[in-house]
Amino acid sequence: MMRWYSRRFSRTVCLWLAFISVTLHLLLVALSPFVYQSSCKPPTSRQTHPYTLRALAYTNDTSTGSDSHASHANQAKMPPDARKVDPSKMDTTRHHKITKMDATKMSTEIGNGPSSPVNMGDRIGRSGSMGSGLSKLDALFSHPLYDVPTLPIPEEDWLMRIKPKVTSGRSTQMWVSDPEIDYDPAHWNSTSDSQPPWLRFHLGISRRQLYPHRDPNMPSLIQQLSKHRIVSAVQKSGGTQLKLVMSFPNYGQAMLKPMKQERDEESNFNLYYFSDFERHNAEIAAFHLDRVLGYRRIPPAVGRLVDVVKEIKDITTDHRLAKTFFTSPVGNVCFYGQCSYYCSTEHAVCGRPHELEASLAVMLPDPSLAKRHSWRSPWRRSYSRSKVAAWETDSQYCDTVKKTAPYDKGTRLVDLIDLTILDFLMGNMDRHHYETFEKFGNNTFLLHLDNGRAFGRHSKDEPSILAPLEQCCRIRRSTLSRLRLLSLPQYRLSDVMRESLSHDPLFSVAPLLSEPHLLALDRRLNVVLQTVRDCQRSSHERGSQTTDPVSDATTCLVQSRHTEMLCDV
Ligand SMILES: Nc1ncnc2c1ncn2[C@@H]1O[C@H](COP(=O)(O)OP(=O)(O)OP(=O)(O)O)[C@@H](O)[C@H]1O
Ligand SMILES: [Mn+2]
Repeated sequence: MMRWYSRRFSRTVCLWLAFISVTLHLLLVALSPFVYQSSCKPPTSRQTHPYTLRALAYTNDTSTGSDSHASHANQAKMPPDARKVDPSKMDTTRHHKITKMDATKMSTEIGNGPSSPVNMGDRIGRSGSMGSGLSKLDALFSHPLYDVPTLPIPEEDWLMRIKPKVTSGRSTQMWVSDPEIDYDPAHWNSTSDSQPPWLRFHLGISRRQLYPHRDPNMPSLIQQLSKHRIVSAVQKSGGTQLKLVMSFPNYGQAMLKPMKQERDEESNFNLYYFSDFERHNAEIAAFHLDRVLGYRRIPPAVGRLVDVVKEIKDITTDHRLAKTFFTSPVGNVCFYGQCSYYCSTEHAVCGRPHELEASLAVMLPDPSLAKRHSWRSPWRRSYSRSKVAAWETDSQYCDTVKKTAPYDKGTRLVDLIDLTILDFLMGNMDRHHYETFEKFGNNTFLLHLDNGRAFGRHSKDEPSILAPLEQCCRIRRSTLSRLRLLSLPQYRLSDVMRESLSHDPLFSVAPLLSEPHLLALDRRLNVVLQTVRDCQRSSHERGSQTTDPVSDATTCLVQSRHTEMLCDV
């Protein structure tokens, strides 16, 4: 009897154990997808989006006569559901800031380890992944130096802030536009597909960059700039040469610079940099170069054939502009506008007979929404035929700059060096100022606006543009890594630029940069890299006498008697 009981008891225990084991396994199987999913899922960013279409009203005033976008239509007319942007869509389209740790790790490996750009380049070349259909530009943009892991961007690092939803019972369902100006009625709802590309561009501006790498909004933004109907054209005030602000039916705006120089023409060598023409193709090529360098600090600019009669003369409300139109002796329609340089009959811009090549750059959010600070460059030229600037004669000039705010802290100095490198590559001597968004204080990227005087000469390099790099011997580690990558045959700068520019709508008319200009990019890139090597050599000579701070991977600060090399991210 006892044995029967104990056998029965042990069988019950075994059955229970088996049951528990099966249940646990089933539970594990059921839970595993969630476990794996959560570990593989990319970091999601915030759940709401900080923008209201109320802001839009101010941003896209149909201003006439000047660049003041001043206030627009009545906010109360905004539909209540149009005040918010679809958060899910926006979040997935946004790339996020790489952490300092990630970037340092990456740049450390790149500088010294097996994943240096050279090795990676070799790997891509050998493994044939570029041969398997990837173009050089695609391969470049897929490289880990460009396709960096991203993290959520904190709320305060977006340019546009969340505004509480206004609950006004008086709102109508539509923001009514002035019927005379021919704008589309604005009835965007909360899905981002219905948002115009220019608005999505504004919403994507962060403390770190103007737009994300592989921006999914870029094709539609470019399409808008190059194809959308132009409903208004007025002169833009500010600056010295003729520029127009063009408006689109969806309230987007762009800054137009007309063609003034043939592609194969070089700037007159007797002209000072401050009296050179602005070139439309320079604005476009600068946007491409800035993106190829991985900066993303120039507002997207595209080429367009503009009908000077239908798209400017017939629709302009700017009387100062309207009265400068005339027909040339060969029947071309020309105009010259009013400005301080080259706005005269002798320097008129002419259609052929109506068609004029121009660059259109998307407008940044109006300063009433996102104020900008303009900074005078410490390496500004004298803008005089007889004077030279202090930096041109003082080899210790950078020592003073380094001690002066805001160059004494953070990344401002290496940001300026990034800009210096861009300018040297494209031969732009006209960088008197740069701008930042005030909201982000000193800890933000520099806007690389106004590149019209770049790409004027291909036969001559201008070494003085590199003065900040040469005098300070500082460069961002990530910039240096990308420059090295672009010097490899697998990614050659001229090749990726040729390819990138071939996507511009004006490419069908003529390549945006002539071959000599593209080849000058490679030559100048070598000069930049040689300057860095010279800095490193002089630092090393100095460093070998004492300790070698290169091993400090976090800041990569190398000091020498006159120079120091900072390679941060
Ligand atoms: N995409 C843009 N969106 C909004 N504002 C812009 C944009 N590009 C330039 N600006 C503003 O317009 C001003 C004039 O433009 P830009 O500098 O290109 O003209 P410019 O005639 O070449 O000027 P300058 O004679 O001073 O060199 C700039 O200082 C900048 O503040
Ligand atoms: Mn200019």
